[in-house]
Amino acid sequence: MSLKIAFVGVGNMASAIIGGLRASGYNGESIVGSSINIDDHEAIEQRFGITMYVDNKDAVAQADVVFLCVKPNMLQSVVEDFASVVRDDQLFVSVAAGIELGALAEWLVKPVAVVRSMPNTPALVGSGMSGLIANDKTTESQKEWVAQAFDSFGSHVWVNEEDQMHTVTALSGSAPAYFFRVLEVMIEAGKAQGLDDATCRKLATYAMKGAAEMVTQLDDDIAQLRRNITSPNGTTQAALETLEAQGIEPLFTAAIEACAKRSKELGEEFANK
Ligand SMILES: NC(=O)C1=CN([C@@H]2O[C@H](COP(=O)(O)OP(=O)(O)OC[C@H]3O[C@@H](n4cnc5c(N)ncnc54)[C@H](OP(=O)(O)O)[C@@H]3O)[C@@H](O)[C@H]2O)C=CC1
Ligand SMILES: O=C(O)[C@@H]1CCC=N1
Repeated sequence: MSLKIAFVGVGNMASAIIGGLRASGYNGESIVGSSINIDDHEAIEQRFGITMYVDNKDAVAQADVVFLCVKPNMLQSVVEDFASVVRDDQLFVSVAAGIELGALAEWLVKPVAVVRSMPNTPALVGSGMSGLIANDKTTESQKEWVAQAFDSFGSHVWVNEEDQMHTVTALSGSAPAYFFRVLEVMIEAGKAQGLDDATCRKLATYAMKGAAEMVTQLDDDIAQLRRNITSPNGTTQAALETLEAQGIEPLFTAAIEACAKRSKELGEEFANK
């Protein structure tokens, strides 16, 4: 029998996970969701074939596994509100940026299994990547379930130290947004040179997808893959020299540091608040 899964908060990230689970064969009848905005419920139910509730307690009470998918600043009040229906045998999986296992365990009151995750929205198309860390109440079989659930919409890595989740967020959770921004800029630059939007979108997107697939499918050194494209005094060299001169390395390093720092701040704001 498949486990019943509840999603508390069904926005962008929960939708990506539910979409990924459904596409990989999870039955809509085994998934429920809850969110305060009833206006969205019909659309969500039709999109995913799941049942939505207004009261989080109604979703949580019937679940074996509860995904916590509200914004970090709402999580404490949301969890404390449904804490009365939490059972010892439930597994909670948080996707909230920055929120630590210790804070979650305290808000849930009962000594339950909790996994903190940092997924990303490519889950929606089966290309998600997630960082995971579990508390000491989580059994090996619960960890295995979580790993295979996250693999159903992509892949996962376990980290050993909770602090490493900040880096996971910087390199993975938030990172699709950096690449969307790079694509937006490339497309605009292509349009400025006279190609239409659709053509620019196709060219730039396939370049990004192809580069990522080369790295994931081949075991080659990334710098070597770059050198393979870079003819001496050729077109690629001209572009790369410009990127270096304009500071691509300090730019991306600073962005990744800012992301990890913000993740850490969120954790500190909500730790045992
Ligand atoms: N988006 C991303 O790429 C990623 C997000 N995350 C994490 O996922 C979590 C959700 O982010 P995201 O999906 O982007 O945010 P969204 O705002 O898209 O989703 C949050 C959802 O929670 C609902 N909600 C608000 N209050 C309540 C409540 N009291 N009870 C139940 N549901 C409620 C919101 O409803 P309404 O819209 O009506 O207010 C909304 O549907 C965050 O903690 C974030 O850190 C993690 C990795 C990546
Ligand atoms: O921006 C955020 O806070 C969330 C967490 C990772 C991606 N989006």
